[in-house]
Amino acid sequence: MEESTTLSTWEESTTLGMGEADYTEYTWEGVDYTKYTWEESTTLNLKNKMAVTEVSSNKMFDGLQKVFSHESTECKCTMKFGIYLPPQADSKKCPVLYWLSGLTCTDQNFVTKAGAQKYAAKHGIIVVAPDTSPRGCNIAGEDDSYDFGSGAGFYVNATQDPWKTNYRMYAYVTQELPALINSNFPVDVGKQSISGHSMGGHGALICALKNPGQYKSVSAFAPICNPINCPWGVKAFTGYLGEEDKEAWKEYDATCLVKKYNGPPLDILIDQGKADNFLAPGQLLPDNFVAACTESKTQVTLRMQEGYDHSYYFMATFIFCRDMTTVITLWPRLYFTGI
Ligand SMILES: N[C@@H](CCC(=O)N[C@@H](CS)C(=O)NCC(=O)O)C(=O)O
Repeated sequence: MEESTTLSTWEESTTLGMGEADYTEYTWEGVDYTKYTWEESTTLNLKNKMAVTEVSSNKMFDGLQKVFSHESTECKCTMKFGIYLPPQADSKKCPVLYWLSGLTCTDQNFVTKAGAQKYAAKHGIIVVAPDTSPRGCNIAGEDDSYDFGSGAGFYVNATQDPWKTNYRMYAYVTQELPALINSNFPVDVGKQSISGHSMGGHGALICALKNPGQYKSVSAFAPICNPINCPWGVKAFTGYLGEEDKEAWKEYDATCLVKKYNGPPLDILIDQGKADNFLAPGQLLPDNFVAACTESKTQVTLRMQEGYDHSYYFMATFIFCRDMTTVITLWPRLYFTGI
């Protein structure tokens, strides 16, 4: 994609919620990344038993695309993640982008289809792509449908039987996985960002909104913006969180969460294909999210991309202009304004 095309799309985009927000200085109170240095990481790994097993390693754009497995304490099963280590990671700590994938995906979809490694190599970014659910837990019904159970963890901590023991993807992606990554790889711990697609876009938004200051930027492709009001979300939240407690549902709904967000200013970027076949049936509801952002004076840019659908062809087209630079500049506008 030529830069000029990207910039003309940018000009057509809608930027909302430009007002100044009050905020206080936030530090993330989860895992204290800063106490770990890269030099200490091998010792830390052994001491904390945060062991990882290399599944594959392929040289790519002078860096390495690797897959690891590990025993997850949150999900109580073996989990896999992909990690791209750019060539710069040989000699220095690098920023990290977490990518959350959508329904039916594994750790492989983004790695093999999005074309992100070329840009990650150029700009020295580590990219981590976890799986989308626990697997092989022998839960009755876990493999029965594409939008619930395996491949559809929805980035929540389930409270309902039989899911609550394993289906803790929210804790996994916000705490366990970053701690594991930071203790094993040369990550610049102050520079982590998050993005994702569809169910993973929902995941990225809620992770950022629920953990002020933890991520330097958040963006999404075709995110499920208001899961409590769409069929995919209602099905998942009923199963994982129970039918009764709708307040618990709101704690995992970006449109609800942004209304009470009170952290450092966020500059949320969403790309949505106009030809996405999940848009019209009301699975994604980006307008609801934008309205909530406007209400809460949170800056969001929704770019409606003419002719693009829900697929990785769409995401590969825009992966650089969004994700790869947000980690570098820590503020996506810098790129879009041409700096
Ligand atoms: N299988 C479902 C849709 C599944 C789907 O579109 N999944 C998206 C995320 S929501 C995806 O990324 N699929 C994997 C891929 O395209 O590689 C259907 O046909 O209704």
